[in-house]
Amino acid sequence: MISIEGLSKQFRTDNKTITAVDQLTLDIKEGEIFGVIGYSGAGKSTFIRLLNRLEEPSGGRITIDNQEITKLKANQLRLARQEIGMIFQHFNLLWSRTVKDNIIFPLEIAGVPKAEREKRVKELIDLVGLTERENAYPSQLSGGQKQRVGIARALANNPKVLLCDEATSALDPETTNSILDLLVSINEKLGLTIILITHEMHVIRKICNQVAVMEEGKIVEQGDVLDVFLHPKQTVTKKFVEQVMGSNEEDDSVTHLINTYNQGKIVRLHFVGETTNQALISMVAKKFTIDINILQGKITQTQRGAYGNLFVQLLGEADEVNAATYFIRDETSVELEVIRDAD
Ligand SMILES: Nc1ncnc2c1ncn2[C@@H]1O[C@H](COP(=O)(O)OP(=O)(O)OP(=O)(O)O)[C@@H](O)[C@H]1O
Repeated sequence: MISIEGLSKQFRTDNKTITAVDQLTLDIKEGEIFGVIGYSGAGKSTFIRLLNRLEEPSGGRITIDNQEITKLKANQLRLARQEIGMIFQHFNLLWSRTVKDNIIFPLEIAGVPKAEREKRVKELIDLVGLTERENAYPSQLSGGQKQRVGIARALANNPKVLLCDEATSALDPETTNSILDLLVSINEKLGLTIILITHEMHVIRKICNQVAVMEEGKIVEQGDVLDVFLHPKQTVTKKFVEQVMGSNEEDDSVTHLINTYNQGKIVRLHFVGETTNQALISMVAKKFTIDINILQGKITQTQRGAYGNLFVQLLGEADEVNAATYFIRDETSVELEVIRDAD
């Protein structure tokens, strides 16, 4: 759906040139929720604004749905932008217009006939969950509701792509989650390709399929979200994964577990996605005559299933404990590591 080749942007100030985006090359597939994460100043905002030429590239090529955006003249670009919706951190609503009139605005600009506009705006208001708020003004809405207006407005002309510029950074955690849920449901319902930029790994974990990590204008690591969580390579990526999972200072606590729980077998269960439907612990407890004591762990959910570690103590006859261990290791997708064998 989107192909980016050698994209660059330099800003010239009085005495120096800043390279905000540096020879960036990236492909994004149709229907994907693609996250770009990076610290402040990495070039994320500049990057996303280049995609619809709110910022003019200094070099490189952007193709969206077989149309070379970087070649378009002003009037062609205006039409192409109808296919590329965008939402913003601070919503960018028209404060003197009601919810309904904010959402209708891009339809007016696109010259959509009145009857059709009215029908479309109603659909959009329902889609984003703002029914009965259509006559409110932005100042009368909560942050989450304002972003819902932003989303409805961005979707008005049935775009193929939605760009999200730190769309949840101004919202509290609960509202952030409800807006992220809305983005996932829109992605699923409409098959829309979504690109979002963020500095929060939680956002990536919750909704993205693919992630790219940006540093100094470049993509330094990229891949399937679960793979990046499991095997972060760059220091910057490891720090982002720690934002969600905590740091990997397990050694001390493992020694502590071994000393505290001196009976049975202690194992680490490593959940690596696609296991959400396996009620592993209860299944093993039913299947074998053992007790399972959960000692410590952290499991989080990604779009591809559960990810994380759980330390458990297996208590019972040695044969049963061993059989349970082999079962988990050989018959399930959960990885098992023996931390301390039974005496
Ligand atoms: N209009 C501009 N003029 C000059 N320099 C700019 C301009 N816009 C961005 N920059 C510089 O480009 C670099 C990348 O900025 P950008 O805003 O894209 O980063 P970011 O990752 O989005 O960070 P943040 O989340 O803080 O906005 C920074 O060094 C910034 O100072």
